[in-house]
Amino acid sequence: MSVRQNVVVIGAGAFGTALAAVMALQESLRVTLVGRNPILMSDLRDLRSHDGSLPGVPLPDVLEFSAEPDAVSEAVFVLFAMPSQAQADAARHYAPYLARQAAVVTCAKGLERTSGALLTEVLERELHGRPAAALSGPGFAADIARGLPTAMTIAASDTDLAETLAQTLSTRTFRLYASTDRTGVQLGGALKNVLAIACGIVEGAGLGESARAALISRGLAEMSRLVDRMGGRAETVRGLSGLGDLVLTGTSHQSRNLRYGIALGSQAHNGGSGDLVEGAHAAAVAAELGKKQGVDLPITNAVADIIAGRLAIPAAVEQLMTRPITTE
Ligand SMILES: NC(=O)C1=CN([C@@H]2O[C@H](COP(=O)(O)OP(=O)(O)OC[C@H]3O[C@@H](n4cnc5c(N)ncnc54)[C@H](OP(=O)(O)O)[C@@H]3O)[C@@H](O)[C@H]2O)C=CC1
Ligand SMILES: O=C(CO)COP(=O)(O)O
Repeated sequence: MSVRQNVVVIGAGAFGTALAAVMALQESLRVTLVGRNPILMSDLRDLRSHDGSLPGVPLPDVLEFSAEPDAVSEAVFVLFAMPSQAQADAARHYAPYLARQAAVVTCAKGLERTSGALLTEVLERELHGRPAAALSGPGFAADIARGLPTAMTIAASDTDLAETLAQTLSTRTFRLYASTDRTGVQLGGALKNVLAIACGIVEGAGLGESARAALISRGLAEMSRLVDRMGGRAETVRGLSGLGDLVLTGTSHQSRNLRYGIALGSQAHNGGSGDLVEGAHAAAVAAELGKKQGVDLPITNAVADIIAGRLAIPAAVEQLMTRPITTE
């Protein structure tokens, strides 16, 4: 029997559990889900389900669980699947246990609030320059964990590493495409959340499906401009991490960002559901980045202003519709 490669997924929320569950079914891999709550990890091991994050989805018998940080020490691939703002803390916590040759991957979609940094930059900063890859694209945790067909992009600056990650971590139901454009892939993931909130606002305020389609297209143009200015490739955001994810989360009520936007748009917002809404954090950071880089991001700016209570929705619509007429 060939030796299985060790994969550790850190972060026992919806996405981390889904990734670990689907990858565990790959015979060539030995997968451990590492969480910080020992009681939860022991329950997951005993019950083989995560009712808090993935209700009704059975977890494979071969999936291993641990609450011990040294469980990462034998891993060749380590996936960081906690929220964007927790990536730095997690990296610091697990750094002493990582094997020298381990490849690290951020699975979050966002930007660091305090610095505006991409999450690969955050991991590299906290892990003393160890090169980091990024996983992003359309895929709800529940779909991935149920074994429904899904495809995402995995980006590393080194072509060999990107291809190795895509080859190794893909499964029969979870297909990864390799990219070397970490900037494009990560900005696509972070900005689509902001634009999904905008789509939710459109839906909640009853502005119509035509407005949503316009927003998706102009939102994509906005992403392309920022990616281009930040040294990424504009065409990257026309792929899975960008257009693909924007179509998914800008239209599906499974999306927490969309639901948050609907609540804002229908003025039903009462301080939040407690769900993680990455776009609510990313909006202000991306707006700031746009200003700093001299890139026009009208939809992102409007979402940031609406969330901050500086702009009413009718005024935002007026502002977007009365911009100077230009070419597409
Ligand atoms: N859910 C989805 O469908 C998808 C999510 N993503 C992205 O994945 C990221 C995580 O989302 P999701 O899993 O849904 O979020 P959840 O809220 O479901 O889970 C977040 C998990 O992160 C853990 N966590 C928080 N801080 C730390 C830390 N410092 N160290 C270790 N673990 C920590 C939490 O642990 P605890 O319970 O102990 O607080 C929790 O288990 C987000 O950036 C999201 O955009 C990407 C694609 C799909
Ligand atoms: O990014 C996701 C699917 O690709 C999940 O979207 P939400 O965070 O909006 O639920």
